[in-house]
Amino acid sequence: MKQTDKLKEFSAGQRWISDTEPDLGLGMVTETDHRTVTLDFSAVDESRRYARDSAPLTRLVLNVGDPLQLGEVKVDITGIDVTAAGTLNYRVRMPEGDIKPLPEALLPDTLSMNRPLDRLMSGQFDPAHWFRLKQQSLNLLGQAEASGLMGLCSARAELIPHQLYIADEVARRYAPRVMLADEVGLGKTIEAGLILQQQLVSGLCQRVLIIVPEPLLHQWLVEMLRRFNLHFTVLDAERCEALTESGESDPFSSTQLALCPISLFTSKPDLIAQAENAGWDLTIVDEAHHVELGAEQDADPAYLALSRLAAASKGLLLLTATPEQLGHKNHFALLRLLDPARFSDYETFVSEQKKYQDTASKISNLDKNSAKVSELLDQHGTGRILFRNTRRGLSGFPQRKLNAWPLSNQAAAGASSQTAAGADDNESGGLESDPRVQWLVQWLNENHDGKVLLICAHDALAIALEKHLRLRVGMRSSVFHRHMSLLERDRAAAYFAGDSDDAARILVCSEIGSEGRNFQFCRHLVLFDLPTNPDLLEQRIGRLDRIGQQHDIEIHVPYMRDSRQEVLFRWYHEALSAFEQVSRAAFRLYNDLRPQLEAYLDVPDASSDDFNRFLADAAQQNTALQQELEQGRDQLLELNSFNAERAAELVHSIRVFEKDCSPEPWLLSVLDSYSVFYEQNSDNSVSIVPGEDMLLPVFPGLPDEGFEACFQRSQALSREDRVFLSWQHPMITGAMDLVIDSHQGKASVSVYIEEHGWPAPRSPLIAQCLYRVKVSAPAHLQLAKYLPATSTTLTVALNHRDDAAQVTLPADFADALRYPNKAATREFMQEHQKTLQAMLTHANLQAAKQCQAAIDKASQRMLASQTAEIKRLLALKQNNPNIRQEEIDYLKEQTLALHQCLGKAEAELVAIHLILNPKQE
Ligand SMILES: Nc1ncnc2c1ncn2[C@@H]1O[C@H](COP(=O)(O)OP(=O)(O)OP(=O)(O)O)[C@@H](O)[C@H]1O
Repeated sequence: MKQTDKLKEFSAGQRWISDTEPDLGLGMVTETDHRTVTLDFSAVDESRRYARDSAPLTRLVLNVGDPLQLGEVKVDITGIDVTAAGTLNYRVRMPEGDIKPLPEALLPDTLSMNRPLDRLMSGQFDPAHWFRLKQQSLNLLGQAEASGLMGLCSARAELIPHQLYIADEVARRYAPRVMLADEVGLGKTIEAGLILQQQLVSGLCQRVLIIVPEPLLHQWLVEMLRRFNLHFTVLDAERCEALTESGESDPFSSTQLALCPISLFTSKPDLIAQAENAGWDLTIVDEAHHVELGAEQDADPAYLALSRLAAASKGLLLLTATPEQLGHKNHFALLRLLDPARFSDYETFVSEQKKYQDTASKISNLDKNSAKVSELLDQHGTGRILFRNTRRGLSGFPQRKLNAWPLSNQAAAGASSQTAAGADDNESGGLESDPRVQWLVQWLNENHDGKVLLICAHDALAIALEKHLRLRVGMRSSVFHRHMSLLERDRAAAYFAGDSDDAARILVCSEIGSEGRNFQFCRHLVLFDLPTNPDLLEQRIGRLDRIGQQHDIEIHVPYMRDSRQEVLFRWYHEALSAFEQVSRAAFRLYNDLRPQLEAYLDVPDASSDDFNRFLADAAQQNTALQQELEQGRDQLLELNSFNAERAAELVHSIRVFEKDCSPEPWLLSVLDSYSVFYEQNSDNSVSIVPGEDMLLPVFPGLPDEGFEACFQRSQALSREDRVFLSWQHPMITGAMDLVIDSHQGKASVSVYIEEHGWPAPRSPLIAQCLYRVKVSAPAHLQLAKYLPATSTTLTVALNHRDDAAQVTLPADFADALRYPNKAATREFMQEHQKTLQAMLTHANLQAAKQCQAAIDKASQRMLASQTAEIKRLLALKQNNPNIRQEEIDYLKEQTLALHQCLGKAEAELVAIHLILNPKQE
């Protein structure tokens, strides 16, 4: 008798049931503070801590008259008192007739109330459609769980093979610790979200911390919600202060899903210890390359904070498109965050890296899909922990076109270099005479198609330039720089993104202000100046060259002849070929040739023979280095990061799953059953609003004002205003729990009213019994992988020898059934109680056999798969130090625990539908 109203006044000793993990059994509140509540689930020896406001818990309140099994003894509840502490004291009648108090804390941890037969015999039965709804729900859930795809298929995102491959590969690991280093704009955020959702669904993680550069807080918050339906709580300095002021000593315990700027830990180092103790299952760090070792080893406060948090979290995902942006040593430092024991010594790491070539050449002679290749990849250096997809390895990306704009207004050259170098110069006067500005204004006036993103290095220049364009030239423009608040940045981005005539045509950005931002709706990029670090150039181009870019990208580089800018332009263009493609050797060459390049930058003479020779040499080295990387490290990385065949299989499985296992028809019948109002629109969308006579005060996942929703991924992507009812949407998961657990449909009765070919001539009764395999297992064991929701319906009647036997009902049998008169039905059942008992005993036996067969199969599958994985890891560990002992230990413990849980699994009667045929008497 779970109450549907969520009474959230927790106090110690109360009994609650987890809505998301009902298999935990009955929980008891052991601790509360004003933000969190902790419960013990003694049946499975687990405890859980929840944020009070969002705890997915339902209070168990039994009713007077309910029978209750206490060990061997059966008692009845005769009264309920509420104590001052907010707990319940039941009064129960013992078999001998005396009344005894029973505090709710003493209720059995495995209490299962509302047994179908009890309800049937006490006249609490429903029409048959409730039984069918339970049947359908369990079937569909079984099918969905068996697919193992519920976490991967639920995002509002295109099914992009390289993302799905990585997500699938990483998400099944226990406490994965990996670096996602796809090239800029290939969707690392989506990959991280897919991994996270899959781990949440499979129970491998619950508490998650995301750490991002401050300007990306909002973008992450929105992406997690919009794409994955995950509600993160932003914990920035302001919010933490507010929590502290309101008496909260530990801000991190107030939420299961926290999103923080990295600056929180550098500006308030005392929060690091609290975050360390918060028990994160997974920590995600975006733009991880920003941490720096600095001149002093380990001197950067951000790095120090991350090292501590990384060590305290079970899983860790580091996201960076340019892992080597701050040098090879920094790359090593990031790897050390993932596994400090494995990456303890830089020199050893460097010498190991040299072995890439060997492994790569061994692999190049083998079939890419062979087991041997997987083995070699598994064994090689950073194989299991570093994933990097490149545009080269994938297809379908737009071209990048370079438009060079050499400018030679000698008179203005001084002004321009002064502006570019003296970035603090806000004077529009300097800008007006800058030939690049003159070129820009003219170009904007002559080319009206599409939006323009302009990036320059410094904030002051960005501000002055935008002001100039807006005030002097009358251009609709917007600006983006480091000193703007998050809200201002989001407003600026929205003004630029708008497609009305009033929207900004050009957005002027400073370097760091735009990192990680999505501007793929724009195709023109003006590089007003050029950075010296090639990874920064790639970050800039990556704002537009992202998934979702529909056009070829036009890169415009205005530069003054014989200026520093020309030197840089030609270096990127002629030596590195870095504008029109991603240059994988760029950073290495930049490192190697930096002193010479800087000398040319100091005294720019782009036409000198010396400089031209330097470029030609560098170009040769670039080609050689690219080739070397392609045959060595990058080839291994790419092979490890993507397997086209496996990815295609995944995409195919998801498409088949979406077609065969759509929750749409099922959800619509649930909405009908609970009188939730909905209307199907001609474009396959559906409008859902709470109905006036809804059976529940609140329907799961449905806001008071209702919403427009769709079930198809394609529509969800084109209509962001519509809710995507995917398998992980709270309406789907909530409705599933509701139907399966609710008392409605546990007992249903129909009466047979027509001559319809009654299938059991001698029996006045037919019982449809719905069973499922019941097993209590903590979520992190991922039992569903081996034993998804398993149910079976047995339909029994008495045969001519008065033995119970299974019968088959004709497909349209439901048409011959009606809901009976209650009083007459009770009487009828009293008379036929013995018949019913005989039929149930038969059904129970059959169900036990069928369920046991399913359990045995699951055990075999589990043992075979777990031992194979343990063996694989043990063998790998011989050669590959990336295999952590704790992964192997976890697998062993998991296998034992799974074995024990499966040993206790049994058939449970979930619901019964009785069909009466008085004419048969
Ligand atoms: N599967 C997908 N379906 C739809 N859009 C996607 C998908 N993957 C990525 N995108 C979009 O492509 C853009 C780039 O994705 P994302 O921001 O995750 O890339 P990234 O690799 O993290 O980029 P950066 O290196 O700049 O941080 C985003 O606008 C994102 O919403």
